[in-house]
Amino acid sequence: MTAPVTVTHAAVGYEGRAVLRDVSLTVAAGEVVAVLGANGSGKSTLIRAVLGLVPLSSGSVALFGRPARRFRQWHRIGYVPQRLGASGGVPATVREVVAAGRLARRGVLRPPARADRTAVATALAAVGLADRTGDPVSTLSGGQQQRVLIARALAGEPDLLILDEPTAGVDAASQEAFAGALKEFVVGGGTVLLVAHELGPLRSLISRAVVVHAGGIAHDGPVPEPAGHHADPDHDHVHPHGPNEPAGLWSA
Ligand SMILES: Nc1ncnc2c1ncn2[C@@H]1O[C@H](COP(=O)(O)OP(=O)(O)OP(=O)(O)O)[C@@H](O)[C@H]1O
Repeated sequence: MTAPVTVTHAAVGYEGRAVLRDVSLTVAAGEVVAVLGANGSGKSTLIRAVLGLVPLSSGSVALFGRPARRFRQWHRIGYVPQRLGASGGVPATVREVVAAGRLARRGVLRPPARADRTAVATALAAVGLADRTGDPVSTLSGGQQQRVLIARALAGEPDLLILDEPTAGVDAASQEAFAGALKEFVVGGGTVLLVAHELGPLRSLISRAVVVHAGGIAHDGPVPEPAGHHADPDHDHVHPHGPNEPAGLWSA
């Protein structure tokens, strides 16, 4: 089967400053790939480059076998950005936000309204928020809001989910709910590319870990064991990392 994501010798920078120098990465169908690395190493930049949200200065990206530039099947990809941010007083209900995840499908396939309603209900049940559908999103906790975003991505019935730190700062119940939803998605044949600092309950679902370091991929294989003080739950993940640090680079 065609790989959902193929990145070949990609370089990406901002304002002339290189962040990724030479990154190659393939995510095969059915894999759950975690992108790990220190703060500022370029994890988000890598997934933004995959989605075409930042331009490559060299190299290429292919999505489902098509050069990203010519890729049109965006309904096949669900993306959850790092944060919803302040809800800005928008009085949208949980159901409305999740229903927005159907828009790309509607444009392409025009499924009947009943299919939309079923997909929204299924996605909300998957993240454990079936009882909150009519509530304004602003009344939910940060972790629950993050779950709403994941449900929005799932409602589009994508083949590939791309998630940027889906569980950062999220309460334990939401992390468990998220892990359950992700497992269901993968069992159903989905592929996942996610950025994470802490894998927590996701750990057992990850089939491969990729560590971004110094503009390249420093590790591509099994999930590295947390090393030394990084394993300490109180480790705050904000200190800078030196270039000589061992590739327990699990760090951040
Ligand atoms: N839009 C932007 N313009 C300029 N510089 C940027 C931009 N976005 C990111 N950067 C810089 O690029 C580098 C990589 O950032 P990126 O967000 O990809 O790292 P990250 O590994 O995802 O970090 P974190 O773990 O903190 O989320 C950082 O030095 C960051 O300051």
